[in-house]
Amino acid sequence: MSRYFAPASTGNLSVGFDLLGAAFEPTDGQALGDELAILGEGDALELSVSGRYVHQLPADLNDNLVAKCFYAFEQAVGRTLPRLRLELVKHLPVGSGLGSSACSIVVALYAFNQHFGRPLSDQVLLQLMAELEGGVSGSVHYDNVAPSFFGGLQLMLQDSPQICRSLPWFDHWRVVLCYPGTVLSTKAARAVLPQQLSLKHSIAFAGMLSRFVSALYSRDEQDALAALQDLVAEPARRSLMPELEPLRAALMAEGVGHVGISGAGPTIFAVCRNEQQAQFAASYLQTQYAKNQDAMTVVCRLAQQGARALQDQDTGLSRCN
Ligand SMILES: Nc1ncnc2c1ncn2[C@@H]1O[C@H](COP(=O)(O)OP(=O)(O)O)[C@@H](O)[C@H]1O
Ligand SMILES: N[C@@H](CCOP(=O)(O)O)C(=O)O
Repeated sequence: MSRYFAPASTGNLSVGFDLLGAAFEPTDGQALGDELAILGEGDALELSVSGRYVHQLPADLNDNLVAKCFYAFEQAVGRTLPRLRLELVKHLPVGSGLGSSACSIVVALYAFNQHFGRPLSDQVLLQLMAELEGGVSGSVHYDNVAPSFFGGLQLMLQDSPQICRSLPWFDHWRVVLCYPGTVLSTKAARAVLPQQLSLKHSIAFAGMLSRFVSALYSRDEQDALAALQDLVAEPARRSLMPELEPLRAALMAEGVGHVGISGAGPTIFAVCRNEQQAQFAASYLQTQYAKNQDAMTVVCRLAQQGARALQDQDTGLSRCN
């Protein structure tokens, strides 16, 4: 048996709609991402599912993205492959803004490619991941699959064969992710987006993203935090997340560096300057934003590693509460 893991991701990171995404891991060592085990080969594709958020997955296993990934992978490889016996451990909530669909897609395609002797290059694999993600969300975007696959903070490179590149980060930053327990489909959250931006607006978007990237390279933390402004998606999505503004105001009044929508929501992310601030933000969000038993609040750091094989000793990956 071989086991694989891919981390959760936050698309957009406020300032880079569809162009920026980061992989995160809890500082306490819990697993925030999906696991896939390849139990062996067989005559038919078999998939069993478990994990905290298994109840949010489609009832029909044929509708599970992992099964869809297998057939898409086979088609991309261009030959009939032996069927696999698979087990998905669903640690990530679905429709959460934590790149849940991307995470299952990434771990599955990464695992299949490893199992079958790496017939696809990383670039081809990444494109396939983005196509499958596009099938779920309604349009192809790389800002979840790229960080979940490669780890780190990834900037998408327009029209470049490299597709994406890692950016620097502030290692002392802690990012609190608070998922309230309610579902917001990415497709629905994309349906409210503006179809066009004015010239002035386009320049402001490009300018703010450039300012953020430049601040990262210049190691200018203040300017990087100031540049974390969503000029594209948040104005349109605000009505879907009325709690965002008051939560942001309260946390930023206490010195938190930034508060924004993780991906398409409803998860909120808070960028904190240190562990103490992160603990405060986590307990505030957990009391003010968590709505039911599915809710989850975690203090994270950037996950430098993306998709990977798990070793036997990695059984310590436990679920997030
Ligand atoms: N393994 C899987 N993980 C996540 N979603 C899945 C999976 N298999 C199928 N789905 C379906 O894909 C869709 C994912 O919705 P989406 O809003 O894109 O989630 P997210 O924003 O969390 O990625 C849902 O309709 C869900 O039922
Ligand atoms: N750029 C996308 C990101 C969607 O992330 P998800 O985790 O909500 O799937 C968007 O903002 O639509």
